[in-house]
Amino acid sequence: MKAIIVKRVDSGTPDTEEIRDLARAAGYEVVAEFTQSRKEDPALQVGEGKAAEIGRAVAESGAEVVVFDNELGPYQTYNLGQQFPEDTKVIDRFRLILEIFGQRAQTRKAQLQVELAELRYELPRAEAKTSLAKRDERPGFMGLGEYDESREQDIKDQISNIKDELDSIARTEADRRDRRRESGFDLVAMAGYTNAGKSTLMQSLAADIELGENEELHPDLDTTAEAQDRLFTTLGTTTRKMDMERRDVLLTDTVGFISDLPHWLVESFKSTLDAVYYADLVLLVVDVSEPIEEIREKLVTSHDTLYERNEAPIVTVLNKIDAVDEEELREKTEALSALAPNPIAVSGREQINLEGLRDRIDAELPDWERERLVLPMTDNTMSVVSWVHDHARVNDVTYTADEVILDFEARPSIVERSRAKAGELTSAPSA
Ligand SMILES: Nc1nc2c(ncn2[C@@H]2O[C@H](COP(=O)(O)OP(=O)(O)OP(=O)(O)O)[C@@H](O)[C@H]2O)c(=O)[nH]1
Ligand SMILES: [Mg+2]
Repeated sequence: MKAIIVKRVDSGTPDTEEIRDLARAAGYEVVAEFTQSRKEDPALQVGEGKAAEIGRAVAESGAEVVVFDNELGPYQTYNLGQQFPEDTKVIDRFRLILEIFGQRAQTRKAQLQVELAELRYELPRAEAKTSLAKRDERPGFMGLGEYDESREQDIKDQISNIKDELDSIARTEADRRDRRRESGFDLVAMAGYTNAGKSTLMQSLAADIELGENEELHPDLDTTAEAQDRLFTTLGTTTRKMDMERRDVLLTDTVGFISDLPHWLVESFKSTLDAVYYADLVLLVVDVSEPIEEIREKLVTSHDTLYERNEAPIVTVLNKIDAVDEEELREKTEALSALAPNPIAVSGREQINLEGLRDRIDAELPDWERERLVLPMTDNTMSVVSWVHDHARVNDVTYTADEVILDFEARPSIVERSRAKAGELTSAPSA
C-alpha cells in the first residue's frame, strides 16, 4: 500500500526518518513526504494550502494512506479526510504504531494490550463526539457518526474487562518468575530502543534448548527470537536459557522502546516490561553505530522508561561494535560516560566479546554462597539431597552411618531454602 508522510514542527527542520521507518514497518511504501514548519492549524494540523497540496499528491500518486507524524484530533482527522480524494485513510503516528503492534501481536497478552491501547485511543474521541452532539443537539454532527452515549460506556466496560484479564496474566507471570528463581535460575532481561539488536544478541547468547524437555517448566520458551531490520520486530517476550557455565540464567527479550509515546500507549504495554522491571539484572542494549546525539536521546528515553519501576541493576551494552572503529568507539564511550557508566562493548551478530559480556553478567548477579549442611538420616533425607543437587552446584557429599554432609554453592535464596529443609528433617520425628 502506498503512503504519503506528513510532518509539521513548530519551528526548525522536521526530521522524518523515524516516521518513515514506522510506516515501512507497518508495510507501507512511502511515495512522497510533506513537511511544514509553522504553528498547528486547529482544523487541519498543517496549513490550508499544504493540505490542498497533499490532496493533489494523493490523487497523482494513487496513495491510499496519509500518515501524520503529529497527533491528530478527531476533527482534524475528519477535516483532512474531506480535503483528500474519497476513501483516503488519514492516520497519525499513534494509530500507525497501533497498526504495527496489531500486526505483530501473537500472544493473547499482546493482543489484549493492543486492544486496550486502541480503546484508550478511541475513548476521548468518543467523548468528544458525544459532547459535541449534545451541545449542538444535532445527531451525527459533521458526519462524525451517530450521537451515541452508550458507545462511551461500552468502551469503558471493555477497558475494564481487558485490564482484569491482563492482571490475571501478570499474576501468572509473577508466579512463574518465583518458580524459576526457586529452581535456581537468575533472571536477566534485555531492554533497549527498537532495532538496537536485542533479539540478535539473545540468539548469540542463548543455549540451544530442547523444547520438548522444557515445555512444561517454561511454557513461553521459544526456539527463535526473531531478528529483523525493522522497528518493533519483537512484541511479546521470549525467554531462553543462556549458555553460561557457572550459573543457570534465563534471558528474556522484550519489546523495544521508542520516544514520544503518549501516556495511554505506554500504559497499555507496561506489563510487557514486567520481565524487565522484575529481573535480577537488566541489559540495556544500545546501537553504538548510530550518531552520538541519537544514541544519547535513545538512552534518555530508555532510562525514562525504566526509571519509574525498575529495581534491578542495569548494565549498558554497546552493541554493533563491528560497525565502528576503535577510535570512534573510544570517543563515543567517553561522550556517553555520564549516561552509561562502565558499559560493555560487543557485537551480537558478529559474536564479538560475548565472553566478556557473560563474565560481566556473572559478576553483576548476586553472589553464590558456599554452604555446608549436616543432615540427619531420616526417610526424607535423600529427597533433600536430590533437591540440593537440582538447585545448586554440589562440591562434595559425605555419607556417614547417621548423617549426610553436603558441601555446595548456590544463590542466596536457594541456600536459605535448603537450610529450612534441613531444619524440617531435624524437627520431624524420624520413623
Ligand atoms: N552491524 C551489526 N548489525 C547488527 C548487530 N546486531 C544486530 N544487528 C542488526 O540490527 C537489526 C536489528 O536487530 P534486532 O535483533 O531485530 O533488533 P531488536 O533490538 O530486537 O529490535 P526490535 O525487536 O524491533 O526492538 C538487524 O538488521 C540486525 O541484523 C551487530 O552486532 N552488528
Ligand atoms: Mg527484537
